Amino acid sequence: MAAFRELGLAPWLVEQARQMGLSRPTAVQAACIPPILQGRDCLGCAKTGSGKTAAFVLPVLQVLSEDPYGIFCLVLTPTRELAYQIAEQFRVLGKPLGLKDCVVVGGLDMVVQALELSRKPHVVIATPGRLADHLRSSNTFSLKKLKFLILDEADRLLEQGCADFTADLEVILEAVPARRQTLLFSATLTDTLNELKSLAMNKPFFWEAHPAFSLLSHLLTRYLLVPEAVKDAYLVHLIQTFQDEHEDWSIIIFTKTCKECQILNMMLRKFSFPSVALHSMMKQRQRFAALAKFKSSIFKILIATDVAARGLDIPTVQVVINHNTPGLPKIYIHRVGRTARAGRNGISITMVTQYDIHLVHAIEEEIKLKLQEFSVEEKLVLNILNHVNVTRRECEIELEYMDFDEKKEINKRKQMILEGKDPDLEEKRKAELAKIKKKNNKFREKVQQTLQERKQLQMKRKLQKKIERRNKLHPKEEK
Ligand SMILES: Nc1ncnc2c1ncn2[C@@H]1O[C@H](COP(=O)(O)OP(=O)(O)OP(=O)(O)O)[C@@H](O)[C@H]1O
Repeated sequence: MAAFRELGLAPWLVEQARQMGLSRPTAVQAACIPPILQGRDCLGCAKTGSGKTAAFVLPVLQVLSEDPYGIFCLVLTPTRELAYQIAEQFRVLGKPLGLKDCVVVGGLDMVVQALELSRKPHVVIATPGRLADHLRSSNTFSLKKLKFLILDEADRLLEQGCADFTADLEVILEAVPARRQTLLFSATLTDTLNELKSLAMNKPFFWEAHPAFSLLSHLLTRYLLVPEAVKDAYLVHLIQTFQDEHEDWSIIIFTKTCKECQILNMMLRKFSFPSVALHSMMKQRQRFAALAKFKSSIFKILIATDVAARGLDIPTVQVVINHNTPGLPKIYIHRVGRTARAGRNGISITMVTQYDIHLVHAIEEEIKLKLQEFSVEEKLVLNILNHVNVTRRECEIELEYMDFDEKKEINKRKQMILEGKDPDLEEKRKAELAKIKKKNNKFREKVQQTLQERKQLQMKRKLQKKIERRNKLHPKEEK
């Protein structure tokens, strides 16, 4: 394969890449960098962990270095964590340029973001919802001179699901110039290919990894047939075994819902496993903190919903456990792709109940591979079954107590964000107001009390005087 410099990249960029440990281009980089440098739109479909990010970051930086201005490049991505990860690559590779970037994602202060945007950063990395909010509400920045529009995890951005980006994308596409270079990347592009082709205008270069290599060759894909009621005992057993057999280990467990994610995290902690949760019901700061703790190996287990299924690059992850069988093969591909990245080994174990067999068949058909059964010593699982189920029930009850308030609070926060308010600031303001109100009430009560006392005293005096007067008039009667 050609070296980076043979792809047309400048020596300073080749050196930056080398310092980051990228000495030879991966297939997707070798294929896509030259046409991007030639000014062509590009659709790149390559397996998870194959280096798609650098395939667009490197050529963008090269073109930017020739005529640097802001805002030069916009990268859209479906999740907030992914936005920060992409920004990090721009920052590291673009250091010699003095690159200015700006991350625009939900859950964080809009005013700070607006200020940063007005300073014309070279690159903006954003989730569509928050960027569209900025475009709707302010005119302090312009995307009209944009040279590159990049959609990372492009199929996810364009598909219509529970988090539908269509309306936000429309706003964004209105704000960017028609004459631009559009780059679209994902590990699973084919489903929405036609839509994607209409986005890329100037004869897009299309590159897809050979289908036979569409799933990582050094990834072991296993399944575990388990009845629903004993899933958690199997999970605890799997983690315990892994912990006992490996010194250096890290696992991502994917769950179907935020609630399941929360319960499993509480349960695993009761078994003293070092786990953290990541799901969309958490506050953004907690999400970042959880991910940072997992990345730095302080916590070895990340329990996450599909918010972490795409793009996250944590090279140390050796195992992915699917606590539920993904309903779509595409989701399976992204989830298991969190391990075995950049040539490393990894294993994925998917828990399958009797009701999920058809889902496994769909996955096998898509990845052109039969999942192998993962063997477990069932006696050992039986030994812990009762303990695990009781612990889980305890956690469910605990969560029921916490849940209502938490949900209410989150919904309130979401609403505030939609209204362009900062929930943390609002909370502070509310606390201050409550304090002042309490003080005022106390003062008012005191005033009332004093007035009452005075009134009583006046009445007493009046009465006293009345008695004295009567006594003077009828001294005998008094006797
Ligand atoms: N040329 C290269 N040589 C060695 N490592 C590389 C090279 N290019 C990228 N990598 C490394 O491979 C890992 C995966 O890269 P990246 O996150 O870009 O994958 P991806 O294709 O975007 O995956 P996903 O589809 O999961 O988002 C990163 O840790 C990155 O540093």
